[in-house]
Amino acid sequence: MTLTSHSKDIELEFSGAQHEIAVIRLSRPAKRNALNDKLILSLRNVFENLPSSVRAAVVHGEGKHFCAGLDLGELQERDAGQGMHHSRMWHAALECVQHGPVPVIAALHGAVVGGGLELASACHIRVADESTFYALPEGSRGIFVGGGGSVRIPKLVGVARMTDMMLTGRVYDAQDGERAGFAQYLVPEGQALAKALELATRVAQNAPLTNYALMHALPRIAEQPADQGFFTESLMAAIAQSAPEAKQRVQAFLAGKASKVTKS
Ligand SMILES: COc1cc(/C=C/C(=O)SCCNC(=O)CCNC(=O)[C@H](O)C(C)(C)COP(=O)(O)OP(=O)(O)OC[C@H]2O[C@@H](n3cnc4c(N)ncnc43)[C@H](O)[C@@H]2OP(=O)(O)O)ccc1O
Repeated sequence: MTLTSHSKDIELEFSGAQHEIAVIRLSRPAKRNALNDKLILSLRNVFENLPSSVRAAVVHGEGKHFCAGLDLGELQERDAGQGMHHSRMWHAALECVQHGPVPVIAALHGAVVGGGLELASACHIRVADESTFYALPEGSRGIFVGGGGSVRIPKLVGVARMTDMMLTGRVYDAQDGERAGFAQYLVPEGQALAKALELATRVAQNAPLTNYALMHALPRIAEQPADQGFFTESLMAAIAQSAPEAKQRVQAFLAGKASKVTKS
């Protein structure tokens, strides 16, 4: 991997034969990767400036935990106006993650709490190791989610689960978290990053247009009335199949030069 240190609290590396995978590390381990303003701005900056050669990204955390959520020290200094500004800043950063140029895979371990869970929920795939736990301690801190969590987290696990977590402080361990829908993959402790990189390698081999359609069109289609959804889908299908890259890929399969679908 090639290391390009981006800022003190975020590190950016490139992996893969063509450096096609961006590996983004939250790097504030002494504060459990708590999200201070600097880290949030750097995260946004990294996603806004990914080189066009990048086809997939992985986000992970240094040290014992993925992310301890919002930096509670900085929160103490804000009034309501600054709080509104901060929440909008965090929204903007997570919009860059969810609606950026490439699919993003979160490699989770340890605490994935508060804003850390908001970050994970903005990613497209989540891989967790056995040490992972999920919580929304906002209720007990007297605050509220501020990064789009009330929109994204219910889409993963449902409104009832999120309500229960915020009201009671319930913590989900790795197994219950996977069953609930926080993560799609559960791996042994210490292996989340390796699994996320393996998945990113596969994701990066897809046609970029298909990945883009999936990331951007699918969530919208899912929320449209069926007749509109079918129409949007047909448009995406028509554009994708007429692209030269699709023709080449299908031709390669028909000529016996592309891999078959196999059970993994
Ligand atoms: C309102 O508008 C918002 C809100 C938001 C998002 C809100 C949230 O994210 S609320 C959730 C905030 N997070 C927490 O309540 C978690 C607090 N941390 C812990 O419970 C634990 O630290 C742990 C994550 C489980 C890890 O435990 P452990 O490994 O034992 O480490 P510690 O010894 O506890 O901590 C080491 C060191 O880190 C500091 N620290 C930990 N978490 C935070 C934090 N969230 N903020 C600041 N500092 C933290 C801890 O104090 C220790 O520091 P020392 O100096 O004592 O070493 C979004 C946007 C909006 O606008």
